[in-house]
Amino acid sequence: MTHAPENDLPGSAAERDALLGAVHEAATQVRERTPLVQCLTNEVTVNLVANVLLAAGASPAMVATPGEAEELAHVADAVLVNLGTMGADHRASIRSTVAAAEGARTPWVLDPVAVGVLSLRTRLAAEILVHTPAVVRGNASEIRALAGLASAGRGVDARDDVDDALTAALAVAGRTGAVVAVSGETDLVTDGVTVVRLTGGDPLLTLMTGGGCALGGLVAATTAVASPLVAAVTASAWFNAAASDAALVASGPGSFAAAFVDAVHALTTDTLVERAAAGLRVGALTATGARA
Ligand SMILES: Nc1ncnc2c1ncn2[C@@H]1O[C@H](COP(=O)(O)OP(=O)(O)O)[C@@H](O)[C@H]1O
Ligand SMILES: Cc1ncsc1CCOP(=O)(O)O
Ligand SMILES: [Mg+2]
Repeated sequence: MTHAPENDLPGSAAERDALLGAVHEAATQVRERTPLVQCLTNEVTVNLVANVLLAAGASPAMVATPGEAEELAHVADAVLVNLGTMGADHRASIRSTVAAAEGARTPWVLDPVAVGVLSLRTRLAAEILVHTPAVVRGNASEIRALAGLASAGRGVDARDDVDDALTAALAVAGRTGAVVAVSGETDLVTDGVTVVRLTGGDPLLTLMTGGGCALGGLVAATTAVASPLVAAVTASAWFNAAASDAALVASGPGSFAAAFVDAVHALTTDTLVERAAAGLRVGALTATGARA
């Protein structure tokens, strides 16, 4: 069954307003409650992920060593699991930490970097998905691969369109119970029924390594204070607004990365919601994907 975007039922204005109100509350709560976010992320982007979390108001802890990672999962407010680099220690920590997070009811987020391209991480992703992630956040190629659909992915970057990942996102949401967030020029977030699309941001985000990883970190931070759907939408809207602001002052990818962290920090919750409202569409799908 394919779900073309035109098969989304338009959500009501009240639903949209309620979601925007929840986004405002979620961003406020991230700043007020400083959630402790345990990150099992990759060796490439660890510093950016930590800096974006700090800039947003969260407290990152890059604790990924076997023997202590699972201990922190009981204390942390949320956990990020990123498959970007796959050393043996990282794999062992991921296994024990997602089980610990599930047992402790700590929400955890999976970023399935390059799943579908390499079999080791593809198998690990399938194995850990049974431990009830709150959100699965990836690009279109990764989400297609997670669902077992053909994917054009070759490395860590997407080579499929977000709209071509809607069927896959619904399948992964249905199988795991997680909210699925697909990033790209337009971001898509679904819990299997509601489908939210967000426009905005800037292509420079794709020239800064770790854009997706840091987005996963902010999704995780927000799951500590809001529902998984609201968390994914809030983080996406936060990224879109901050990227647009950073692009205004950046002269290229390097200065963009610094300006982006500054913009994540500078964005007020009121401005975040105003900007989200300009680029947010809420819809729902019928069981058949048909317009009612
Ligand atoms: N063409 C684009 N224009 C604007 N923003 C984009 C574009 N492509 C990706 N983004 C944004 O970049 C961030 C990272 O997404 P993406 O590049 O898809 O993840 P990944 O780095 O995991 O492949 C997201 O906030 C997404 O909205
Ligand atoms: C380049 C690279 N190689 C392995 S992980 C990684 C970072 C991927 O970051 P993102 O998915 O956020 O672009
Ligand atoms: Mg990625």
